[in-house]
Amino acid sequence: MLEEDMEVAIKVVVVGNGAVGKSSMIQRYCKGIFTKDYKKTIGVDFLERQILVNDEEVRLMLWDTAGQEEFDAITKAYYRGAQACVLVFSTTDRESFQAIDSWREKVEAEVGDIPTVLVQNKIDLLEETVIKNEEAEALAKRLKLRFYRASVKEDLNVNEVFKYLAEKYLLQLKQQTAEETEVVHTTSNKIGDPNFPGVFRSDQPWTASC
Ligand SMILES: Nc1nc2c(ncn2[C@@H]2O[C@H](COP(=O)(O)OP(=O)(O)OP(=O)(O)O)[C@@H](O)[C@H]2O)c(=O)[nH]1
Repeated sequence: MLEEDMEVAIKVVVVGNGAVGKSSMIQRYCKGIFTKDYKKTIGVDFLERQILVNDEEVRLMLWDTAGQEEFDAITKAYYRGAQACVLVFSTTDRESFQAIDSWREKVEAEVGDIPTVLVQNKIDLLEETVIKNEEAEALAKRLKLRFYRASVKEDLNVNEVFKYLAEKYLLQLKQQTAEETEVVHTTSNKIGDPNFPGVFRSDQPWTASC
């Protein structure tokens, strides 16, 4: 299959405390809707959306994990294979802000350092805020993460969050592919070098014309 024909699919996990707006964010992004009712996520759910990033088709699979600790055992298994992560806290919930470090650690423990973004949701409720701007910015700086203030309700900055992650992931993928190609070139150059003994397998006959 040609490289241009291959579709890139990215598994994105959206994590954070209960009621910060994870399910709403995924619904807004994939279905374009917002509902006021709060329905606690049990376990895990996922929705997907295709987007174009630099003319390349990318399929984002957004995994909605439960924010309640009681579901920890189920959700951890779903972090496996994640290629990008959204860490969410709410403007009106200080505990959700304080829990960000621990969410990051949980994801990192399962999948290592993947493209991640920090999101402060519900900025339409800024008059009720319990988090200072400087505090949120300092957290993003400390964790070395891109930071977005968003309102899923008002559809502010939701697309930007996922576009950024897709771009970051694709960039990383290209760098990896370039590095791998470089390794192949370096190795084949060495085989052509008469001073380099090379490694020859008996099951692969090698002739001067190869
Ligand atoms: N004002 C406001 N409310 C929001 C926003 N985003 C979500 N909500 C509301 O916040 C509540 C919780 O949203 P959910 O999306 O269910 O939260 P969750 O993080 O998925 O919660 P868990 O399933 O328990 O993990 C719902 O009543 C939403 O309507 C927002 O940007 N602004």
